[in-house]
Amino acid sequence: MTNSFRTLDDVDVKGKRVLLRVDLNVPMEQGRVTDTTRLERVAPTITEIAGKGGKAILLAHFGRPKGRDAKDSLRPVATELAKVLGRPVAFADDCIGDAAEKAVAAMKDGDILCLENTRFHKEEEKNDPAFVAELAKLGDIWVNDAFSAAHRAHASTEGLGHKLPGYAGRTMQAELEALNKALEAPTKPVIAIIGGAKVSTKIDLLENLVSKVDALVIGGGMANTFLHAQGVNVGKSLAEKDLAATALRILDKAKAANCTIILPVDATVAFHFAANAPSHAYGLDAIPAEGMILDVGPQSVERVRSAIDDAATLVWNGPLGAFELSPFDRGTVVAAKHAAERTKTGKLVSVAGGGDTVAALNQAGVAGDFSYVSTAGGAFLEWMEGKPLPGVEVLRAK
Ligand SMILES: Nc1ncnc2c1ncn2[C@@H]1O[C@H](COP(=O)(O)OP(=O)(O)OP(=O)(O)O)[C@@H](O)[C@H]1O
Ligand SMILES: O=C(O)[C@H](O)COP(=O)(O)O
Repeated sequence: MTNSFRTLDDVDVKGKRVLLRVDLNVPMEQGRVTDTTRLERVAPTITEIAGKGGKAILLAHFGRPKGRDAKDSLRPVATELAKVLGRPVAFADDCIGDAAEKAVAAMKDGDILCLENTRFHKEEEKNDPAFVAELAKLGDIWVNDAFSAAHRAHASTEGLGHKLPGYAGRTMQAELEALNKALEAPTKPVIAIIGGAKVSTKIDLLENLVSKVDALVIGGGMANTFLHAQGVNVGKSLAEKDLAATALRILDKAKAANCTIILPVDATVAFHFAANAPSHAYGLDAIPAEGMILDVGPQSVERVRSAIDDAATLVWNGPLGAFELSPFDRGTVVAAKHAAERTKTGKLVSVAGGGDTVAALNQAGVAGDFSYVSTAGGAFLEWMEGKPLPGVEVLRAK
């Protein structure tokens, strides 16, 4: 599959301005990067380009800002990236226009420059041709190393591939090779665990996923949305209530496809979204109206453990609870440790992906025990479904 790409082996980058799309969408708390996995994964491509005398011009998004918003600046991420790379990373306050052009013009061969968040321009997500042209002015070639954003047909993830000669970066290559190897012909039963907070952008994926897996464990904000759809009062929990009809349709599809759905049967509820907020386990018929479900409850954790015991292959995206806040990491950590143990004994092939999911596995101390950990969350799920990823398709040699 990957052989049809042009890669860094097919181009001499020396002296070239290389527009390098990376995924710097890392977990952050109070302006500090809390997990550097995505930075470590793109480091080899950046180092290779700079080492070969190319000018590495990094393009990336951060968060989902509506226009320019200081809290979504990539500047602190660029600072952290410089530490990971062990070399300077210059920064430009915009990804197009004067600021970007001047910063690029000042680069010497082997330099690294990070441009400000591409999503500060609404044209990025619209894949607007004039915006693509502005970006393209800054480079001679485009290298896409952002597998985890390859499901987005945005200007920097896809549009540039039509304007400049495009090449796959080393992480893009490695992710596709590893996922193909681990999941091309998965041993059954296959179980998926889907949690997290990005309900509206991921719920549609579940519709296809239920025909590919034997069991689907749903946790996190995704589970709250399903529970609400089933008539459970989820109080003030994170849930996208307008997606109730979609959730019910997915449950029907799952039944028709013989996929067992494992939803929480109890919940850990707090009244504040804060670490160590007082919390209790409640049955689903007794969630307080002012409460927030911040983790799956103890009985649900046991059900997840036994679902993992029944599986030969596990794919996982999205934490089961608000794992950044202790003790609401419990469900995620117990499930992660259990999956890691079974993987170590050779009984389970375990593949997990996603910015926060990887951070959660690191927090549980088991990322190294999984069969494969992808940087990608949504992109990984779409790849699982067999959907063409725009950021990958555009790289295929024409
Ligand atoms: N019950 C919950 N209430 C509030 N937030 C939750 C809950 N469960 C999970 N979360 C939050 O979900 C977030 C992670 O979700 P997300 O869908 O972004 O996963 P991800 O692994 O980062 O995938 P991707 O790479 O696609 O973003 C975490 O910040 C976590 O706190
Ligand atoms: O974190 C991710 O999964 C990618 O960076 C894509 O981010 P998005 O879901 O905001 O497009």
